[in-house]
Amino acid sequence: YKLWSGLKAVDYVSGIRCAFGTRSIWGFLVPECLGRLFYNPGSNFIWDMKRSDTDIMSVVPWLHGAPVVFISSLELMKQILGHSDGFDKIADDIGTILIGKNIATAQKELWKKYRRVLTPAFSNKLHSLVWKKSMQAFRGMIEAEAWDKKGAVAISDLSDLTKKFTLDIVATCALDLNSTWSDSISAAGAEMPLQKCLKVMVEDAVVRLLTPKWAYILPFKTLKRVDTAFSTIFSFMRAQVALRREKIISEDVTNGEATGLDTIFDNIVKANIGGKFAFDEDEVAGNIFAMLFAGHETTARTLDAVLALLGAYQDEQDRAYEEIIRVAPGGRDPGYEDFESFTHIRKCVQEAMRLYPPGSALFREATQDVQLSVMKRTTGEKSHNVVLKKGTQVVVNVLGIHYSARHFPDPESFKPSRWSDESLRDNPAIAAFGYGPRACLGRKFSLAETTSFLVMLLRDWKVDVDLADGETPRQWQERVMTGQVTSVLGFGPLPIRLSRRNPQ
Ligand code: HEM
Repeated sequence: YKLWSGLKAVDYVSGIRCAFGTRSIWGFLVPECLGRLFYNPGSNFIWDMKRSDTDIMSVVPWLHGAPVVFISSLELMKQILGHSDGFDKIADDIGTILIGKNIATAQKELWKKYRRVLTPAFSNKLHSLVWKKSMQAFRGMIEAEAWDKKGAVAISDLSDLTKKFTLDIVATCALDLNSTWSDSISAAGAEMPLQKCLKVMVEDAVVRLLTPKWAYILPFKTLKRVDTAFSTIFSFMRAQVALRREKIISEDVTNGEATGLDTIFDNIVKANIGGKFAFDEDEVAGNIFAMLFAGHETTARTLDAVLALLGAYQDEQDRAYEEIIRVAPGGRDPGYEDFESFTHIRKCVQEAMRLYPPGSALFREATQDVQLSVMKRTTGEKSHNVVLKKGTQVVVNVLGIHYSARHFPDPESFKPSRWSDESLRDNPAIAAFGYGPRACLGRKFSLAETTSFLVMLLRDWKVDVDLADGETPRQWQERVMTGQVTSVLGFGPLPIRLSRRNPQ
């Protein structure tokens, strides 16, 4: 019966029939292939099917999980992400269960409330602060890692560095936590540093979801680790909120516009104090965590991808270096006002995000029966209609769109030049920051942060990767940069080497 009703819900769109759905917790736990009958798409399904030549397919489970329709075309993406009446975020999303109600997973009116409170904080003032703090954090990193005393540095896994950096920036600029590279917000709690807590929260999310509360008294190391991570971080956040609430009340600065206090953290805490769009405790915690998660690993993964690609494609790196010297000559530190002038670097970032979009799958649910108009993959002309039943889940396969030869000729190649200056801004074919009303609120935040970091690094250091004998950059890319989908799309360990330009 489950299979039959699933097929009906997806309007019999062809695809995979299997035991577990792509978002089934059990599907994450069991191996990907246990014989033909127990084929399990697994968590890396979206990466593996990026070269698939269908615009629409379905995965319908017969044992556990929801039937899902996967779409991989720009036209279908616009119909789904741009259609706020027909589709919404998935009710009971795992993210809400883990961290509480928040802007990234909320539906309808609740989402509008969060957006009203948070959007004003994403201002030019914030983005220019991000630029400045990124430069400071970069310098702090050089000093703390003692790179200033070295001519060359070997990094075994780039993401260790970038995740620390982006967590520093989001914590400083979004949540007003003053941190430096060396202490790196380590004092989240006595038992576990903030960075480790976040890592455990992401990696052991399934354990948290499957473990009933009473089970945490059992003497298992994993349960202890998960419990410590969640309780440490929640009590740290509660303490920070209480401090800020006291400060706001004592200074009577509930009207941010009057005082100029309008940071993301302030806006959340002020909403907790009261007003038209009041937040309860759960909403405060959920929205703080949403910022930490949405704004940290995504940007780190983007930096990983750009730096590795520039290390492999030296000609593109040379162009980036020339641009830096041209825009900020004489070794002057570029300012936020120079941000838009780094067009080649921005093209490299955009192209890296096309090949490796951190948010590779965007999830929606039909809020009513909806008709989709499917196009022919090769020509873009209308082919047929599909009617999805209310409640059916849809995954916008961003990777599938980014690897479509119709939208991007020679899609596998790293070609920053494919982005003209105009298409850097508003080209909907790049869906790395989403599309429509739920598109990323932190787009400019992360672009300012990424550009600032890259400009500082590439100005002073040359990046290299170790190509094997006779290996081309493209072959290296395929060998080393294999996507791994966890909460976002990332990679296994990415080794790079840095050598100082003009050694002193
Ligand atoms: C390279 C870095 C980033 C990427 C690739 C990225 C990607 C995305 C995507 C694809 C969405 C839409 C999700 C959907 O439609 O289901 C999104 C939403 C969001 N992002 Fe980002 N993001 C990045 C950085 C950031 C940063 C730095 C912040 C904040 C500091 C942030 C805050 C948000 C928020 C709050 C939402 C939810 C918007 C809403 O539902 O109204 N993001 N992001």
